[in-house]
Amino acid sequence: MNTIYINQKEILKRYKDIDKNTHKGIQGHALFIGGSYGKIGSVCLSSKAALKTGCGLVTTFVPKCGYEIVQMSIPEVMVLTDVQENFISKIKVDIVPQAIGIGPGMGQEQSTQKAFHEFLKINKTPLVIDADALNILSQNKSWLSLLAPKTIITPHLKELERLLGKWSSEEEKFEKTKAFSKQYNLIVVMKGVPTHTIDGETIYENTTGNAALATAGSGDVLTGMITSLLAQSYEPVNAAILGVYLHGLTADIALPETGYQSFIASDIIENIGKAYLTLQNAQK
Ligand SMILES: NC(=O)C1=CN([C@@H]2O[C@H](COP(=O)(O)OP(=O)(O)OC[C@H]3O[C@@H](n4cnc5c(N)ncnc54)[C@H](O)[C@@H]3O)[C@@H](O)[C@H]2O)[C@@H](O)CC1
Ligand SMILES: Nc1ncnc2c1ncn2[C@@H]1O[C@H](COP(=O)(O)OP(=O)(O)O)[C@@H](O)[C@H]1O
Ligand SMILES: [Mg+2]
Repeated sequence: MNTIYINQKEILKRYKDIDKNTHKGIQGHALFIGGSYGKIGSVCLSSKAALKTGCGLVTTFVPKCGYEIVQMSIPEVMVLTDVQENFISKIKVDIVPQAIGIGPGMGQEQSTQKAFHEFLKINKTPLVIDADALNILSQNKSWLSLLAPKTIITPHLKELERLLGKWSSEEEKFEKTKAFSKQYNLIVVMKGVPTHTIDGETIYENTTGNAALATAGSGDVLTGMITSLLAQSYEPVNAAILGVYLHGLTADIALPETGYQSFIASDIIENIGKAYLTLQNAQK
């Protein structure tokens, strides 16, 4: 098996320092599409994580019920709303983002499924697909052929099983995922312990993170981080690898202060700065 272990040395080959003359207009604009009644928090976590990972602008598209929630919880984020109150029914945006993250908290209403299908037919922007958007794809596998090459998908093991069907050994899980990645030319972030990013025959095994990450919203934050890096012009595979590495590193940094149990998804976001500083100090 062609496995590359993603440690600090491998990350430093891929990490790019920020240009001191940059401005928010060229630092990348990320768009998030997701949320539904009772699950607006997920897309708030993705959006805030994206800003803290360094993209210049974030816009979030939510059903109407999410408008005040997003505006009040993250004033830095711009908000667009669907015509429906409680779920997404038609994805219409008048901005030009460099990357889109779709799925957290989105639900699987029939009209949300239709909206997602229409979106996939016309979308040309680099994409990260997570959570309910993956569940919708699992129910409509013919839509997978609409995905552009190197689209990133971020399933946890249950979501992966919904996409691929059951496996009977670890080896079969990897074989099926590699075949899937090759068939549709996708980058699969197979979230687990540890997380593996699969790009065709190549498997990147992450080396950061711990059980503190087993907490609600921790995947929503990862989607925000990877989408942010994609918006900042990282190649899709590097956005996935670096996002997963930094996400895990936040938990390693925070653990001595929070312990495993009290760490929550917002603590990942709080520690992204320290994770970046670790890389910058290692470069010196
Ligand atoms: N604050 C919020 O608004 C939150 C919203 N969320 C959203 O809630 C929706 C449902 O997401 P869920 O992931 O909870 O629902 P799923 O139904 O996809 O996953 C839950 C099921 O998968 C299993 N599972 C999860 N991770 C697994 C792993 N690594 N290995 C094996 N089995 C595993 C669980 O035991 C459970 O049976 C998504 O749209 C998600 O984005 C969650 O992210 C939690 C926080
Ligand atoms: N025991 C663990 N050790 C390391 N990482 C973990 C552990 N449990 C969960 N994670 C990580 O936390 C994230 C969970 O994602 P996900 O299940 O999508 O959460 P949610 O949908 O609640 O946001 C993944 O990145 C996964 O790799
Ligand atoms: Mg998730």
